[in-house]
Amino acid sequence: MGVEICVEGLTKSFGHQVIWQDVSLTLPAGEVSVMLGPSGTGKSVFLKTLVGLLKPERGSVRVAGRDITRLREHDLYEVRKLFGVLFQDGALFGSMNLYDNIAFPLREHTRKSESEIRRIVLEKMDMVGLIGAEGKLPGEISGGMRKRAGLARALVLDPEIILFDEPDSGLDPVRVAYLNQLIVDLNAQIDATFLIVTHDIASARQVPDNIGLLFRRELVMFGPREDLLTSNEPVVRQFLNGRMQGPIGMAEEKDAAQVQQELAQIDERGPAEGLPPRLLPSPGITRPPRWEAIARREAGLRWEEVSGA
Ligand SMILES: Nc1ncnc2c1ncn2[C@@H]1O[C@H](COP(=O)(O)OP(=O)(O)OP(=O)(O)O)[C@@H](O)[C@H]1O
Repeated sequence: MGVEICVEGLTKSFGHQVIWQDVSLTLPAGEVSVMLGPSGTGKSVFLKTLVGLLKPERGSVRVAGRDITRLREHDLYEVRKLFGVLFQDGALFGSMNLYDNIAFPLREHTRKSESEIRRIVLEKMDMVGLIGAEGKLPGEISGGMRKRAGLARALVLDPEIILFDEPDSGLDPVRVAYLNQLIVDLNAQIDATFLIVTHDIASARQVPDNIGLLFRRELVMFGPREDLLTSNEPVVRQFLNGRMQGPIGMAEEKDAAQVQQELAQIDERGPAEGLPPRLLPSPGITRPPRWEAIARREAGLRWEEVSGA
C-alpha cells in the first residue's frame, strides 16, 4: 500500500524568482493524482522538491511521517528509496541495453544476487510490456518504449510512491492511451501513490482520483477529479478547455480588464462534455477493493446518465 504525502505551506524560489508559494495539499495513499499547469509554472520543480532534490525556502513535505525538507543527506537517501521517478525522456543510459538500465538501481542499491536481479527485471519488463527487448539500446527503440523502460526501472525497488514527469510528452495519442492504461493497471497491481505531471487534458480527465492546477505562483485548486472537472474557476475552465480566452496568456499574465472582456464573450453554460468516464484496470487485472469501489461508482454514474436520473 502506498504512503501519503502531506505538503504544507511549501514555497520555492530561485534567487528573486518565486516559483510557487504556500502550496498545501495531501496526496492520498494509493491514489492517482495529476498536477496540471501552464509551461513554466514549476511542475517539475514541484516533483523535485517532493523527492528532496530541491530544497524549499518554507514549508514541509511529510512522507511516511517524516519531513523530508529537514532530513540530512543520509536519512534523505533512505526516504528516497520509497520513490520511483519516471523522468520525461526516461533518463536511460544510452550505452546500456534495456536489461542493464533496468537492473541498474538493484545493482546500485541492493545486494541481491544476479539470478534474483534477473527475476525482478524480467517481472517488471513483463509488467510494462517489454519482454523480448532486453538487449536493445535506448537509441534503437521508440519514445514510447523508452518511457516504458524508464517506468520498469522506476518499479524495480518496489516504490511506495511513483512520480511521473510528463509521461505523455512526445507520444502520439494512441501511445498516450496505451500508457494511460498501463498507469491505471500498475496502480491496481502495486497500489502505490502516483503523482503525474502532464499537459494532456484527456489524460487528466480519465486517469486520476485527484487533480491540481498550478498558476501564477500558486496552487489554484487541488481536489477530487470531479470537483476540478466541473469547477467554474476561470483558470481551471480555461486550462481544461484549452482556450485562449481567460486569465492564462501566451507568455505572461493578462490584465484584469482584458480577462473580464474575454470571459464575457464566452458561452459559459457549464461543462460542455460532462464528466468523462474513469479509465478502469484492464480485464484480467485483479481489482483491489479501491478499484472495485471506483468501478461500482462509475457503473452507477453511467446508469444515472442512461436513465436520466
Ligand atoms: N535549477 C534551477 N535553477 C534556476 N531556475 C530553475 C531551476 N529549475 C527550474 N527553474 C525555473 O523554474 C521555473 C519552472 O520550471 P519547471 O521546469 O518546473 O516548469 P514546468 O511547469 O515543469 O514547465 P513545462 O510544463 O514547460 O515542463 C522556470 O522558470 C525555470 O527556468
